[in-house]
Amino acid sequence: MVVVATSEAAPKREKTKAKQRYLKRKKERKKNRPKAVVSGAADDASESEDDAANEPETRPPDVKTTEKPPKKRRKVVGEEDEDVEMGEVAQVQNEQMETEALPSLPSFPLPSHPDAPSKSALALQGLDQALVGAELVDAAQLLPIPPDGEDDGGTGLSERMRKRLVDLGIVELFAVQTNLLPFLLPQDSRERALYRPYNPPRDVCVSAPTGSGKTLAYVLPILLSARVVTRLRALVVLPTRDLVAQVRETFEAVGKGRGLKIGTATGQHSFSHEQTQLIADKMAPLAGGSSRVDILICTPGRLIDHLTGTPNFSLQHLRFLVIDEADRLLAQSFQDWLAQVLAATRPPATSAATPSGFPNQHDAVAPSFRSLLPYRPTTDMLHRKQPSCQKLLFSATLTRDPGKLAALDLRDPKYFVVQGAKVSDGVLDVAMDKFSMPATLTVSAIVANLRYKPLTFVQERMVVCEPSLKPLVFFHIVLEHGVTNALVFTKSAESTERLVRLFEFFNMGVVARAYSSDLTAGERKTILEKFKAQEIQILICSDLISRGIDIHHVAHVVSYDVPVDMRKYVHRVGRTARAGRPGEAWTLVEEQEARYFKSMMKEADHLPRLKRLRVGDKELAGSKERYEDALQRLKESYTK
Ligand SMILES: Nc1ncnc2c1ncn2[C@@H]1O[C@H](COP(=O)(O)OP(=O)(O)OP(=O)(O)O)[C@@H](O)[C@H]1O
Repeated sequence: MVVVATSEAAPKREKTKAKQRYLKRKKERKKNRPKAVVSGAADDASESEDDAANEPETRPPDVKTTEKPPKKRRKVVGEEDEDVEMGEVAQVQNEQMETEALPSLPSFPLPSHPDAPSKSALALQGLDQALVGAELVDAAQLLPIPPDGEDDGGTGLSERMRKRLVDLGIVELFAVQTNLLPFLLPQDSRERALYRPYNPPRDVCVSAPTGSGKTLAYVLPILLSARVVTRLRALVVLPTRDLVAQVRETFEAVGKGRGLKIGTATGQHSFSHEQTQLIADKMAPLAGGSSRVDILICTPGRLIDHLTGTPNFSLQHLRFLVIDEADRLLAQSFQDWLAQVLAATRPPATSAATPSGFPNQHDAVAPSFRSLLPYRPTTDMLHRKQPSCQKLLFSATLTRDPGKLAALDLRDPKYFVVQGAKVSDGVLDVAMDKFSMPATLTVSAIVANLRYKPLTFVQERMVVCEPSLKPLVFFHIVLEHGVTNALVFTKSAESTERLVRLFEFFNMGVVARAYSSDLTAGERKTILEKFKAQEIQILICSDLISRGIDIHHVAHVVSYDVPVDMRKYVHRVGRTARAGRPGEAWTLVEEQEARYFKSMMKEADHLPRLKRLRVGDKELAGSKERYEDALQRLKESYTK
């Protein structure tokens, strides 16, 4: 379309050509604009182009406009208008062609992400292969102890030992014992030998619920292993002194009359006293070490003290290294205790580190250490031999942390996972920290030689309450729900002390005492004995005794302060409903903690097992006045 200059524009001669061109184009654009608005097609086209730009999959990436914009021609005077017109027409044509030329290609599939892996699939990733292939054991499986005159039923228990167990009231083996004994006490006597330098034993990891009898599962094989002369053959490491004392009692009771010497090292006695108890000869350096005990039960800190500071204290003869409450101990990096202990069970890499001194007899040195001796008394010394130490790890909340397991340098480990009360996913539960809980065993049925008992669950309840009323809610459940023979867990020694005082001022006629790290070892022992004798009905404590402690008559566990994690919850609750006895667990949850606590339980698939008990104003009204009075007296006792 030719555009003619307007008559008004002509006289204004001062306008430059460029200006004229600009105005002309402007007019052109104005003229064209209404056309574009009227023509819906143009709009549609531009829309569809926009859409196409936004959706690359509908527009093939290699579609290019074949038409090039017209070449810029040299401008000749008088030709500018035509030039502009041609350019613009060409552009419109191009646009039309472009929209017409777009082929209707099949659309590519939309980019999509693969489904996120499930939590369980993630939990199994990077897991120790030995754990993946763990042997799953039904917690309800029991094996009656074979009577005198019959064979051992594959248990490896001698007649004498069976008699001893029956005398102690143990007439059947629990699931963890039934499965572990044949593995640790094989029928082939060569595999039971103290030294197995050419065929060292496999290490063992056991995950079994609290109170399921793990202690006896390692005490029996240790007591039944061969012994000729006294050497340190078994080392049991536990996290606390109280547990050391408890495990010692089990060793002494079951091993009575066997002549095995048992020692403990916890720091409760002076270092030199312990040295005298443990070492026969401190003076002359002996390459084979010297020991007064066959079995040593200890805490890791004191063990390291003896490894570094007691002459002739040696772990070269160890046949069993037991790490009980393994997850807790592996979390302790104290002096890198584990690395030091493992190193002491192996011969040093160079003879420079050989134990100093000559052995009085060459067989006083463990086979794996003999190659380091400066002389070679027999040809048997030519072969490289392996240490015979078998590591046994136990916990109700076994670690699955590959890093921690690697630090143990396990030898072809065999895992046993004892499944607890709920329908379990076995290894997956261990992998996902869904720990098995104790069950209460009731009705029994006999299947072949094994007895299976149907499981009912330990009662678990939670009470959500106002923080200021928490002590009163606690007193209410003591009064109304008969909570005695109870362990009550608080978050600290200080809150233990405060709660005990308030409890006394509330005056319910129930004896409650504090049990915390603030007390001396002697005071703790006395209090524990009184509680066991039921002279004390409620023991209010910190988490000091939440692990491992075994007191038969504990019928209730109260988490007065919510546990910080699921492991703590499992171990606290595990102080009751042990060895098939019934038990009840209570958790007092402050309103602001309820969300966190419930999500913790949900994560561990445990929420459905918790029953909520409502204790409202109506229930508490009767005791409020007495409570106010007790609070007042508590306040006064602190201000005195
Ligand atoms: N076969 C058995 N028959 C009867 N009682 C048993 C048997 N085995 C163990 N017990 C008793 O069961 C109780 C719990 O055992 P133990 O302390 O070994 O549990 P645990 O599995 O180590 O628990 P935790 O994980 O809490 O330490 C103890 O009183 C123990 O004497």
